Order: sequence, then structure tokens, then C-alpha cells
Amino acid sequence: MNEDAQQSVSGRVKSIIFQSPTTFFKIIAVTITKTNIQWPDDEITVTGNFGDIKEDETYSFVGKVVNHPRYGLQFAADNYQIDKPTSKQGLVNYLASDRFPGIGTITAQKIVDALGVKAIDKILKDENVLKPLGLNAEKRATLVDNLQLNLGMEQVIIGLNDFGFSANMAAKIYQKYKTDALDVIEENPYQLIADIDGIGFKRADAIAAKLNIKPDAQIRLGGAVLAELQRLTDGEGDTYVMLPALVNAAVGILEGARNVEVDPNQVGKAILALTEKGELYADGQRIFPRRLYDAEGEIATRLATLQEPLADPPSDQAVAKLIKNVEKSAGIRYDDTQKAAIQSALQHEIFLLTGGPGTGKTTVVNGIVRAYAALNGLSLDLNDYKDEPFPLMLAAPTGRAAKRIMETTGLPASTIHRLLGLAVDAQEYEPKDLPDGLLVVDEMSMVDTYLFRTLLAALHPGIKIILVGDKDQLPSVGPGQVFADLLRSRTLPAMELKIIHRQDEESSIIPLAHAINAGKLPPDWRQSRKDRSFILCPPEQLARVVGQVVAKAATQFDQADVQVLAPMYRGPAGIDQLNPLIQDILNPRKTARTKEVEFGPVKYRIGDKVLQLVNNPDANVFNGELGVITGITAAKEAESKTDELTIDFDGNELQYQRSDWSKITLAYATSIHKAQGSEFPVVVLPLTLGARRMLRRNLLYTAVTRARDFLILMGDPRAFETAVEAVADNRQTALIERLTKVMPADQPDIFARPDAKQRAAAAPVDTAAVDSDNENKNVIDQTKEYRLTKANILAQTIDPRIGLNGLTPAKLLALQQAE
Ligand SMILES: Nc1ncnc2c1ncn2[C@@H]1O[C@H](COP(=O)(O)OP(=O)(O)OP(=O)(O)O)[C@@H](O)[C@H]1O
Repeated sequence: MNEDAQQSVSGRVKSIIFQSPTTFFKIIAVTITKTNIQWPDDEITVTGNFGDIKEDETYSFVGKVVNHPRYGLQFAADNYQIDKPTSKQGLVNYLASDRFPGIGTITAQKIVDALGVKAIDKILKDENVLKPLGLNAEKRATLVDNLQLNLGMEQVIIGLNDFGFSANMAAKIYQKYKTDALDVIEENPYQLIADIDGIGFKRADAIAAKLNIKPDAQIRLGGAVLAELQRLTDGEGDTYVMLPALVNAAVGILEGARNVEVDPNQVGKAILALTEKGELYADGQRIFPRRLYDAEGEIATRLATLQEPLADPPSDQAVAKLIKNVEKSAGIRYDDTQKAAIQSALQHEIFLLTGGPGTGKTTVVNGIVRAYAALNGLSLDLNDYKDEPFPLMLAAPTGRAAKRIMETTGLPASTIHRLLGLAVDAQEYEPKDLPDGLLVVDEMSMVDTYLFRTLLAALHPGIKIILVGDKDQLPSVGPGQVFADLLRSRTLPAMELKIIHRQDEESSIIPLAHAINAGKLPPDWRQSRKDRSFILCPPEQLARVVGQVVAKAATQFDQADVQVLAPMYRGPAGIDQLNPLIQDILNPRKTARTKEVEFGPVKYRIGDKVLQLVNNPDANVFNGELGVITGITAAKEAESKTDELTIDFDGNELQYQRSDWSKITLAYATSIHKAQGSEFPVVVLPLTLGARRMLRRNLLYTAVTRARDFLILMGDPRAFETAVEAVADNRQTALIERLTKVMPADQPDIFARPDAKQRAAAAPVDTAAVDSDNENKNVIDQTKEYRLTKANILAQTIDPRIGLNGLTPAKLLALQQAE
């Protein structure tokens, strides 16, 4: 055989020996009908990435014979195609087969008569060729769907393989564009960056190079601009990027990807072209992704419409009376700001309420809901609304936050996505209309620009909107800082609650949180208190000590109640490091027979705590929710023929096939961002200076306020101090400006710095704190020599009554000397 000739095998698929559940990789047995290789048998094993291969169909494979160390000689195919019928009769038989339900011999004959032996290609290229043939729309659609399924997918997968995509990536691309995939890529490979998770500029540019797209082609420059704009806005949460920064960034990747020089002026021109095409919006030096620019504008104009003054607002006296009644029935006396908040909420169409932990936000919301119901003669009993929608809508961005509202108000609450009937992502879906009435959104700081725009689009003038949150918490994961911007714009009535009402006199977590927010750690922050403690630990030992603390805490508290929060995934005490370590302590593989499945580097066992990473409103499970693995079903036992995990999200038990496993991760340790909107009985918070890039006041504040009963701070004290001192940068957004264009900014400024007296009342911090800097230096020096052993960690006591005693410097020394 000529060595240069491509090796090929044609034949009928006898059986599919193996198919990977997550990729297109398959091993098949083929009965050879034709081949140009020397093969002693009439059967051959073929391996490769194939789409929807069917038994008994004939295919042609191109590739080469390889010698597998275990399985011997086999044919590794890197290309293949289904052998389409080549004669008219063959094609008629094929189309009339049960692969194409609804198409009988007569219709098949009609199609082949009209379109010839190339009928399939013609239909796949343009289904309109079927129109003159008199098939009804349903029949046409089924035929096209099935052709695409049977043939289109194969062609696309082969094409994507040619571009060098892995089977996994090919599957993702196919899912997005279906049979248009190759056309999309050939027309503009950079489109992949925006549409396919995991494809960056470099990858797209490599394809562009294959397609002979020149280094200075407009499409390439534009691709780089859009890619960098997306990266910068997504990464920082900004809604725009300044022109010089964008040009610089784009030039950087354009030059880096192909080792060429690129003229910044040409990039500037590409930006102009994209602006003219409407993909970007340029406002002076500020460059917005069009969708974000529009979303900010829509938020402003919708709010302006929705905040139309009430035609007949209740008088101050009427409101005072309503509040009195609510106070009576709830057995509470509101403080003056709380009363003012309820009054303002009742007298305006939109009202913003902010406040730190324990300041009574939920209590005030309860008051507003009840007073609103009384004012409008509405029943709070769900049973009274059999045929009508419940007019009191309570919502939050996460499932856990929604659940908390339900528990604290006794009223139904849901996630915003569920309320709107949104699937997955607020950027792409049209929401349903919401009825009039009252809408309360809690945890507003977590709502991003897209979700808020989509929420407002579902509301009609006449609805009363109460937005509640803590302005000092981390902003949303998605772009924008909507809640803070709304408050800062001074265009809408707002109130900040400042007095801490939490009854528990002995709670020291809330005062700690308020002190952090005021920018100063209290002098006693490293001392053990009934509900919190600090454990000093050098970074290189932190992961192990976290493990030991969690193990110990799990003997005192319910294991599920102990949550480790960390700022970063990477690094020696990062989330990726902590999770398997804690998993092996809390949920070890007890025997070789313990069920365990692997997904990349992660192992899952029954009993593991997992975190949902994406919104899935259809299954009622949302980004940030925690679940427990309650079952593992091996592929051969599962109906789906792939490995399955059963995960219980607070009573909502769901099946996750292997292809869904990228939507979860282990959750013994989670990021502080993912913990927003959730509360945990016990929070363990390890910090080191290794996470310096992330250490910000609002991050520490958010982490600390997640702890309900017990807080264990760990690590390097300087990391905590660094965090408190670093005020988070404001995100770059234009929402305030858009708001003030359409509404007067005449509301009081709640961001105004309070005078000294107010400050002291809001944050009771002893400013005569010890010089903690020097002290910390000593402590760190001492710990350097300290070697951790199990014995001295266990020497610490965790007693829910007296607290978890931290390793004080004195204790450390004593332990060290005792060894
Ligand atoms: N005016 C008041 N008089 C007495 N107790 C109050 C008052 N306001 C709030 N509280 C109590 O203070 C505690 C905290 O209030 P609430 O839960 O409403 O605050 P929050 O701001 O929603 O807190 P968090 O953000 O931590 O959930 C509750 O126990 C509540 O009953």
C-alpha cells in the first residue's frame, strides 16, 4: 500500500462497544465492506470522536491503524462520514425508513424526483427547497430535524474536529449553533468568544489564522476589542471601559497571539466600526458593551415611569395610625428611622431600604407589608386568593435568601428568576408580566444590571416596589452595582437603618461586623468571645489547621452547619485545596467498596456537601445553593446510561448526569462571593496575605455577616487588618448619570459622612486600640518557629458555651515549650 495514501475503512457498524458519557469518544465494531489497509479479518475495531453513530448504518472512516498497548491493532479514525445513499432508489428507501417518521415511500419518491440524489445536502443547506413539494409544515419540520440529527450533526462534528476542537468543546459549539456551526465559524471565528464559554481570543485567533484571516483584518481587530471589553467588564463588574485602557488591552492580545505589530490607530478604527454597527456604545472616552449601555438606560427610564407619584398617598396621620396598629399586633415598638421608613414606603411608589445586620430590615419589611395590606384591604391569607395572583410578592436573587424571607415573614417568597419565569439567564429571556400590588426585593446588593433591567421590564406603573439590602456588602457577581448606584443617585426615596436591634446582648459578631464596616477592627477582635474566636496560624499550615478546626467543630455542631469561607480558589489555603482536605476528614472513603465517582480532580461520595454553580430555575435550584449527595448510580444501572448523582437541595432531590457535573462543586469550603445571601450557624474564615489582591473591607464584612451563631477567624492577623483598611474600589458604571438624566436628584444623601457623634453611635469602636501592628509582628515572629502538631490543636477547646479558644501568643509559646 502506498504509505502516503490516506488509510480508510468503510463498513457497517456491528455494535457500539463503548461510548463516553461526556464526550463524543466511541469504540465501535465495524464489518468491513471496503478498505485500503491490509487487514486479516472482515471485522475491525474503530475508535474516535463520532456524533450520533447508529448500529447497522454504513460509514466511511479515515484515519490510521494504531497498535494499542492493551487492545492491539485497531483503527483510530480522525474523520468519518455516513455513507449516504448514492442511487435514487437507495435514497428513496433511506428516506422512507423508520429513521424519518411520517415520510412514506410516496413522499420519499416525490422528494427524490424533485431534488435528485443530492436531495439531503440540498435540504440541509436550505430547507425551503422542500416548500414547493406540498408537504405540510409539520412533516417538513420533522424531516429537517431528523436529517439534521442523522447527518448534520456528523458533518458539523467532523468539521469541528478539523478545526482542532476537543470533543467536549465540539459538543458545546454544536449545542449553541447546531448545523450552522461551521458557517458561523467561517464567517467570524471571533464570534465564539462571546458565545462559547471557554473559548478566548487566542483560540479563536488560531482558527482565524487557519482561515487565512490577516493579522490586521478588521474582523480580527474587532474580535480582540470585543473580547477584551467582555473580559474587562466581566472581570471587574464595570459597565464600561475607558478607551485608552481598551485599546491597550486589545493591542496586547492582538500582538501576543500572532507575534505581530499592531497599530493602535487601527484598533481605534475598529472600535469606531463596532460603534457604528451598534455592538459598542461610545460616550466620549467611555466604551460600553451595547447590551450593558442599553440595560442601564432601560433601568433609568423604567424607574422614572414606575416612580410616578401616587395619586392619593395616605396622609401622615393615616400612616401613623397604621403603624400603631402593626406595632400592636406585632408586639413591637419601631424606632424613629424604622417608622420613617414604613411611612416613606407607603407614601411612595418606590422605596429603598438599606442597613447592616440586625438593624431591623426584615422587621420593617414585615411592617410595610402588613400596613400596605391593611391600607388596601388585602388579606394576607393565601387561601383567599384561589383564582387571583397573590398581590404581595416577595423575592430575592437566591433560593436561600428567598427561603429566609419566607421564614421571617411567614409569607410566600421566591427567587427573582422564578417570579419572572426566567430560564437561566436574564440577558436573553423575555420575562412575563407581573400583577400589580406590592413587590419587595431583598438582598438587592446581589442583583446585577441585567437582572434588574429584566425585573423592571415585567412591572407596570401602579405596582409598589420596595428594594431592600445592605449597601456595604459585596456588589453583584454580574456587572454593575445597582443597589449602591440607586442609593447614591439620590433620585429615589431611601432610608438607612443604623441602630442595632438584635436582642442577643451577648452577640459579638454583629458589633464586629459594624466595626469592620466602619473601618476599624475592635481591640478585642483576636480574643475569644462566646460566639467568636481567632486562631493564629502561619499560611503554610493554614489548610491543615482549618481541617482540624472543622473536624473538631463537627463534633460540637451539626456537620452541615459548619461552613468554611475563603476569598480565593487557588493558593495553599484556597478553596480548591481546602475542599478535598476537609472532604477526607468529614466524609472519608471508608472502604474500597465505598461508592465514589471522579470528575476531573474531584471525587464525589455519598454524603458530600456540594454547591450549585449556575441558575436552573426549571429545577428550582440556583447559583450558590448548597446540597448533599444522597445517591450515586453507576452508568450501567442508570436509565440514562451515564453515571448519575442524586443531590438533595433542601428537600428538592435532583438527578445530575455526568454531563451536568460541571454545574456543581464540593462545598465544604466556598467563596465569600458564593455565600452572599446565605447565613450559616458556624463560619470558619481563614485569611492570609496571599489573598492580598482580594482583601477588601466589603469582602470581610460580607464574610463575617454570614455567621449566625459562631465565627472562627483564622490565619494571619495582618490579612484581616489589610482587608479592613482597603475600601473597595467603586465599579465604573453610568447608572447614576442615567438616573439623574430622567429624575431629579433631590433626595437626602445617605452616603454623606456622618458627623463624629453619629459615627460613634453607629460603630461603638474603642479608638484607643492597642498598636496592633507591632503586636502582630511579634506574634508572626513567634509563630514562625511554631510547628503544628495534632496534639496542640486538639488542646484547644471548642465549647459552644465558652467559645473556641484561639491560639494566643502566650498559649503558642507555652505549647511550644512544652513539646
Ligand atoms: N424596633 C425594634 N424593637 C425591638 N426589636 C427589634 C426592633 N427592630 C428589630 N428588632 C429585632 O432585631 C432583630 C434583628 O432584626 P431584623 O432581623 O429585622 O434585622 P435585619 O436587618 O433584617 O437583620 P439581618 O440583615 O441580619 O437579617 C430581630 O430579632 C428583631 O425582632
